[in-house]
Amino acid sequence: MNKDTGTKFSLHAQDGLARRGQVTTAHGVIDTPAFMPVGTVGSVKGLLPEQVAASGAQILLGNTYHLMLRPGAERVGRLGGLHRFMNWPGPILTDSGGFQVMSLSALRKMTEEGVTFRSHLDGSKHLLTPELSMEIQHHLDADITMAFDECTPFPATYPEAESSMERSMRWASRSKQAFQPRPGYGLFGIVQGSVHEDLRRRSVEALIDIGFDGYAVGGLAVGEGQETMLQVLDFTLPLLPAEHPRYLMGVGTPEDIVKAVQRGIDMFDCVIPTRAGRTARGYTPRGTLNLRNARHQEDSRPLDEACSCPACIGHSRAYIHHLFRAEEMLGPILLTLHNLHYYQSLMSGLRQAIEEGALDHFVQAFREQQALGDI
Ligand SMILES: Nc1nc2c(CCNCC3CCCC3)c3[nH]c(NCCc4ccccc4)nc3cc2c(=O)[nH]1
Ligand SMILES: [Zn+2]
Repeated sequence: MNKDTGTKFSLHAQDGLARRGQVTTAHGVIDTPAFMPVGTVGSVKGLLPEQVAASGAQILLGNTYHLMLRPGAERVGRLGGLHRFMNWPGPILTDSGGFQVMSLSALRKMTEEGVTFRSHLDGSKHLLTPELSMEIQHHLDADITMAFDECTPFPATYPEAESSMERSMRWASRSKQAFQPRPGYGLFGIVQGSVHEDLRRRSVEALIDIGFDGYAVGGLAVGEGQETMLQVLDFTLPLLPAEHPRYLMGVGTPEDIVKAVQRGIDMFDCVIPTRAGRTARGYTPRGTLNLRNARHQEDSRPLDEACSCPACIGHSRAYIHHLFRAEEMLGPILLTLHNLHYYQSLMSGLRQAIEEGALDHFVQAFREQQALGDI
């Protein structure tokens, strides 16, 4: 890989295994550790791009699977790419589609070539291969492209996990071959191997041999539980090159994120803050709230006294409770906005703590707050 193409990663500070850094892409810089809101089909549900930016997010996630089915990647490309299409000027990372095919589509069939499946929208037949996934992510103009992989289901027998990982590594090589290197545009590999240390090691070695701008840890947050996930991180992260970003896919709760940052993860994505916002679940430093619960109907306090988001500055728990009871659109909008602000303030606190060499204190205070529970 010649030096002037790809995304760049700079390390600014470390505290134990935790890292504070920056990823530089064609559409801007990402401060890490970073949380990336999910904008699956070209929108962070219910929010305007400027609202997402105001929450502190610098990078969004899009998705090959959804956008290839509707409106079609070539169409997005003809309309100027995903940044133009959704009016998001900052960096965009797109997942490669394999995970979503296996979790969303019907009648899918996996072969060495790739995955054939029927659209969950209209039943039309589609094929997704490493080469097609790279082409789609190129049309979308993603700053960070994910290699086409298979997320090994959990649980899996050792032979199943081994052959799945080996296929993903062959697909990683085909992804690299098909990816078009450009300055500011990166390709990330995805480590598989389920919960087995030797398979994870072989996967890391294969990816390093191919060479990527960043390394994602895949195949986790698939039902293995937090303890097992953290054990896999404990033996996988030390094998990854320190000079590239590490991205833990699909994670997670605030506690998951804190524990993974302590182990050396730089980037996260999860549907939790946005999905919870739509299901009346609010995140605060002292735990979560179910805003449909009648106990909020006379509570004039904001969701979180320390939060500066529009929901906390202008509204009460009673009002948000009312909006959900009345099925008003503004309910999910305000709560999604707040949850994203909370997640971004957690990331900002983690970045600052690592800079100050005070991560242990930050984690201690985080745990004490969570233990208080919400009054
Ligand atoms: N390529 C690839 N993607 C993975 C993903 C998708 C990450 N978000 C993609 C966005 C792009 C658009 C949509 C999402 C994962 N998500 C999860 N867990 C989510 C668990 C979860 C589910 C629901 C609620 C909360 C947590 N594990 C994942 C593993 C992999 C993986 O190995 N390979
Ligand atoms: Zn708020």
